[in-house]
Amino acid sequence: MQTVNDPKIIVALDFASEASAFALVDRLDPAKCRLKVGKELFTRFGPQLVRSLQGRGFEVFLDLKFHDIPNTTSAAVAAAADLGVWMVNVHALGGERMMVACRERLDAYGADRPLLIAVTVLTSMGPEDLAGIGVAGTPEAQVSRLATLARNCGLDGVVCSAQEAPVLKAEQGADFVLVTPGIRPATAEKGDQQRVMTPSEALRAGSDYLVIGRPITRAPDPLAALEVIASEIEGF
Ligand SMILES: O=c1ccn([C@@H]2O[C@H](COP(=O)(O)O)[C@@H](O)[C@H]2O)c(=O)[nH]1
Repeated sequence: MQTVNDPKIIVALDFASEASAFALVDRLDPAKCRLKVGKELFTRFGPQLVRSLQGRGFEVFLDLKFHDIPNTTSAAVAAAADLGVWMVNVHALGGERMMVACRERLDAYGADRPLLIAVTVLTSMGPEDLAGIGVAGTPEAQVSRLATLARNCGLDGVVCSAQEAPVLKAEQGADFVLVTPGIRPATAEKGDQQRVMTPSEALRAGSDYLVIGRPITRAPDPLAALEVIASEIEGF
């Protein structure tokens, strides 16, 4: 759940080795950022890696984007809760029964349960990608539809791009948490991301948390890159 000290930056630890991950982590301050463990790191190093990060004082967003039948997915989010993560996510495309099953399973954990959020439309996808999977309309319309579904299922928020944040805050309310990857400082490469915004634009648009990977982790000096981003958003 949210703590009094509520850092806005979530560093995406997309690394192939524990040594590379900890070379960065051991220079970071848990008061200034949270950490995201995704599919690559978790598949290689598992729950023990998450425990090591927590042992260093970091809150962890377990970004495994569960997408399966209700029984399987709700058991997976319960496993994440047992691991003591701060936030866990599922795909909104898993549908209403799946999301309700996950939320109900986490309700049993009381106030200490992880935040449960739903992935709407991946930030790497544009209109043509949606058309390619048979979804008509704009990413914004699809994000909006899935966010409404997630909120009606009692989820805490969604993963979306910061471009959709103004509409979602207006439609879903200020307390619905918006977690936004696709964050790119003005000079950074977009890479495979399509729906991007700079850190300060994203917070101004209504993002609650900025997920930032390569602009930090692949920078020549990751700590310096993080400091530049932190000073860009100071005061938000
Ligand atoms: O829609 C989504 C959902 C998750 N991600 C994840 O965020 C980071 C972004 O990393 P960058 O290097 O800053 O692009 C990455 O771990 C993704 O798996 C996302 O990008 N978009």
